Amino acid sequence: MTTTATSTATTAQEADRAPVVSFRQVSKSYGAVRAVADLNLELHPGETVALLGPNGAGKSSTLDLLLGLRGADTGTVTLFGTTPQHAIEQGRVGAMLQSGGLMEGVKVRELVKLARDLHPRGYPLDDIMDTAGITEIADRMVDKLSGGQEQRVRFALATAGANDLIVLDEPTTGMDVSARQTFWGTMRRQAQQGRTVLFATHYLEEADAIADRVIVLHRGRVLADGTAAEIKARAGARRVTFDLDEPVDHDALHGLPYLTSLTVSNSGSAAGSGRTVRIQSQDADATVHAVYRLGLYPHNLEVAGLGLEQAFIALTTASDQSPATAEEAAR
Ligand SMILES: Nc1ncnc2c1ncn2[C@@H]1O[C@H](COP(=O)(O)OP(=O)(O)OP(=O)(O)O)[C@@H](O)[C@H]1O
Repeated sequence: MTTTATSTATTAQEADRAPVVSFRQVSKSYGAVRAVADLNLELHPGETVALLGPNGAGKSSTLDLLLGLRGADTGTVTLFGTTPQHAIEQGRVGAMLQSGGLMEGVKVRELVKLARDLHPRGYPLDDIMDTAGITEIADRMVDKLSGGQEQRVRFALATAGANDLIVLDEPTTGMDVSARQTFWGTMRRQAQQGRTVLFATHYLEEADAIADRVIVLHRGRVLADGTAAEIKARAGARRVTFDLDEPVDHDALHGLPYLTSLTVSNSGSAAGSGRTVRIQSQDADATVHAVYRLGLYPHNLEVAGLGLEQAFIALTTASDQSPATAEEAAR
């Protein structure tokens, strides 16, 4: 008896210490397409994590593997130290996915009630409806909703009970600006209560504003993993902007060292000949030094870090040009 009790307690402690999500050397192919490639990943309690990546990077496949909707070809996926199926049966996971239509022929309230009743730790129905902002459409038929309303209903289904992990695949697609703000406000509160939130998105500003950790996937691998600020810094490049009053020698500007992009536009100055030069450079100091060496007199010189969007493009482009080097740099 004592032995069993002790070992049960130990197992419970181990489960408590287990990462919320663990991918170990996970791969998944569809025929010749390798969607997820030797993926290693751990998520911890209370983290809000954005999964970014260009189209086809493997985001949805990763979420499908995480939720046990697809099996891995190799490697292991665990949630809370157990299988995805078991964690879901325990009501520890809520998910809002892109795919799969909502049940038809029922009213919004009926559908949410069903999800709540099925959840082992369901919340009061009115609270769920209110939090998701769907009280006003409670009596609408599910098949008569707009895209944004449908997303809110999906959100209600994902948060119908006390989950420890919430998984969202491009959750705000189709929502207007105010619905998005409400949605992320609710998600922040969920995270503050200690839940882990993982969301895939194409809106980089959302990742920047909401996530405390950003994982960039590319070709089924983790290309970068850190805070949004770390990802921006890792991309290396900086933005250099200045105005020139003198005529612009485009060839000379294109010859500047460490340049990754260059645009020249009218600066709108009174003289009419003024130009604004915008540069992305891997070494801003060297580039600016070379601008002076050309004999130019830049005004309004600004050097700034990249936004997350530009960092993301820089990282994935670098990886396409030199996969091994970019992945090395991401480690
Ligand atoms: N069921 C499937 N059968 C065949 N190929 C698939 C299937 N699902 C995904 N793929 C392929 O696997 C790769 C990864 O797709 P996945 O949907 O995981 O990427 P994603 O990052 O979510 O893309 P997006 O941003 O466009 O939604 C892509 O090349 C895709 O075409």
